[in-house]
Amino acid sequence: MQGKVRIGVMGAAGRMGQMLIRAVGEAEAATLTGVTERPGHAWIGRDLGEAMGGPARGVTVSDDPLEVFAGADAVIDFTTPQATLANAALAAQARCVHVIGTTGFTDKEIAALEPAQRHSVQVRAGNMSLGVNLLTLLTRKVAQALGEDFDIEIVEMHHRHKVDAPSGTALMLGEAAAAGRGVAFADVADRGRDGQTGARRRGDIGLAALRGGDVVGEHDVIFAADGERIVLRHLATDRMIFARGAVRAALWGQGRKPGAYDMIDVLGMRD
Ligand SMILES: NC(=O)C1=CN([C@@H]2O[C@H](COP(=O)(O)OP(=O)(O)OC[C@H]3O[C@@H](n4cnc5c(N)ncnc54)[C@H](OP(=O)(O)O)[C@@H]3O)[C@@H](O)[C@H]2O)C=CC1
Ligand SMILES: O=C(O)C1=N[C@H](C(=O)O)C[C@H](O)C1
Repeated sequence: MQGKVRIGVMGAAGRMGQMLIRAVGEAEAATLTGVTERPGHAWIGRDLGEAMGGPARGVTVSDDPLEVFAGADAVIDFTTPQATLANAALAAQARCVHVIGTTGFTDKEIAALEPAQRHSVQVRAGNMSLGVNLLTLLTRKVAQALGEDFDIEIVEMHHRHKVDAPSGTALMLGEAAAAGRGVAFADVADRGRDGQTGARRRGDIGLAALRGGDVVGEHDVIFAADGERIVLRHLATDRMIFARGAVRAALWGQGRKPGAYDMIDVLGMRD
């Protein structure tokens, strides 16, 4: 039998970092070989298991991402755009699969991720759950079928700690709706209304972000016409759906050609 896939996790103390550590532990084909946290974080230099309040695991929390990349076949990264950009270059250097769940990138930052894709398998998705990725396909099909008599609005709600808006998922859904209509999302996206906005422009795709409490992630894609409305909805109630998707991506990426991939590739749902 071949050895287990060695997986590193960036941002171990984060909401997703802790889920990812659990998900790697649950995956028979994977083993956790390294974790990082932000330089200066209280967990640096401590045993991961003890830092998490349990028994020792023999993995020390590092502030050196290169060390983790060097000892891993895949690294899963749900941190910040700045940290992920630096990590992409290290993934290329180490020829390591880089699974990126981080959201909140600017267009310029997304372009800056590209050079690394020549040397490493880079799987990036604003949402790694099966349900949301299926929802993007449904959104594209419904948008294609309905035409501009149906106004498209995307509403998302997340916990009070989320720092970026609209969510990465809302942007994925917006891209999918625009693709269904055969238009560029950037040309039709209306990313926030306030004050005297004027009437809604036909063909626009509106996005609205709500923040509060401990909401894991909720997304509605609303198709509103005169006299009727269709609502496609995804409700996430457990962050493990994202973590399990990320581990699946890390395993799927082994032996692939360097390049840019997303969860539609991983799930085999590309038509
Ligand atoms: N694609 C998907 O399916 C999903 C994506 N996300 C995205 O993942 C990201 C993280 O979300 P969440 O876990 O809730 O956020 P958290 O803030 O809880 O976690 C991020 C972690 O990364 C750490 N960190 C920051 N900088 C570095 C660094 N340079 N090196 C190592 N670690 C670092 C943070 O440390 P500190 O707090 O000390 O700064 C923190 O522990 C967000 O962009 C979010 O939108 C979330 C869920 C699902
Ligand atoms: O920050 C979060 O929590 C989440 N972020 C992702 C996003 O921006 O869409 C995915 C999920 O909705 C949770």
